[in-house]
Amino acid sequence: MLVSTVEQIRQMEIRGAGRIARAAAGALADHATVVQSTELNDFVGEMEQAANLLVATRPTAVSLPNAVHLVMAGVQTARTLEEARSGIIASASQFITSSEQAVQRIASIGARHIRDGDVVMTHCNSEAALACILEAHRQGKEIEVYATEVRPRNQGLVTIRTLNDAGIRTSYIVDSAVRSFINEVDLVLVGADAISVNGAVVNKIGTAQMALAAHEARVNLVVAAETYKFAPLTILGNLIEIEERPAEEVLTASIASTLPHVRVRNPAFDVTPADYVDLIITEEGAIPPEMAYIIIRDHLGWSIEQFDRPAHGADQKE
Ligand SMILES: O=C(COP(=O)(O)O)[C@H](O)[C@H](O)COP(=O)(O)O
Repeated sequence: MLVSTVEQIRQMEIRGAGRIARAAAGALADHATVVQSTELNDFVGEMEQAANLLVATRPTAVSLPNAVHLVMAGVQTARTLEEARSGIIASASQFITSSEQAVQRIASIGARHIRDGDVVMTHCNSEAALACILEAHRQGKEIEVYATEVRPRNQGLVTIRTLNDAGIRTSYIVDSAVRSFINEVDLVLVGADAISVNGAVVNKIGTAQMALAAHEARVNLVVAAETYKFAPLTILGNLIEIEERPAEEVLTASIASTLPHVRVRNPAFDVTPADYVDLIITEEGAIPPEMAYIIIRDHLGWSIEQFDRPAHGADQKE
């Protein structure tokens, strides 16, 4: 299960920050049950190796290291192998349950920000953002959605299937049509892979230009994100790594081989500055992006005091 989960996350068969986090927690619990070690130290070493393997699968979604950190938290202080094993299994199950509950809570808070008659634009395939839309629809609000294609991996197809199955009227548009349709939209609602201490939101490539178009058209941009999408190490000035994916996702190798002077760039995510974010809906409530530090301190348990070096340059620049 560990190896297959690692491979599925790498190949994007498991994707989306929340699902990646839950899959990693599940894989750690499963690994804890199958590891053969008889000594506590060996067990801890094996589990740490598994944790590192999972964290290395995709670099941007901070939900992944946050979930692994939470699941592994008790392992260093466990006095026996059995205590370490059962601690990991219990923490993983707790994380998975609370993550599912967080999405439900976000849905009910997020639905309040969608009015009857609203046209909502979304990008990529976010479980948290879609949960808000589905909940508003379930409450009987007449809503319509614009969903983007999301080149090059076309996650928009997953989104439109979900919306269609729910019976929500949806327009499917190419990514470059966002500005053309933004004036027909009342609200932009997206998910997040990571949120930095200064409230900048990292999400699927194209989110930042959607935010720019929304800002220009005076359309609110709302982000739906569980608290474990906030990035604690940005307190120290660490930047969130933007994953750059293989060129073949954009241009087939046979075409690329005829274009020796062309280089393909394929970043999977981009950074939307806090200035373009109106609200972040977490399971703890809807907050302005400026409150990101409070979430990191109060809900993830990381604070600046625990580091000996002062933070410097904590901005996530574009
Ligand atoms: O950018 C993506 C997915 O990127 P990819 O397809 O490359 O993983 C999603 O918007 C966020 O992960 C939030 O999703 P969720 O709300 O489901 O966590």
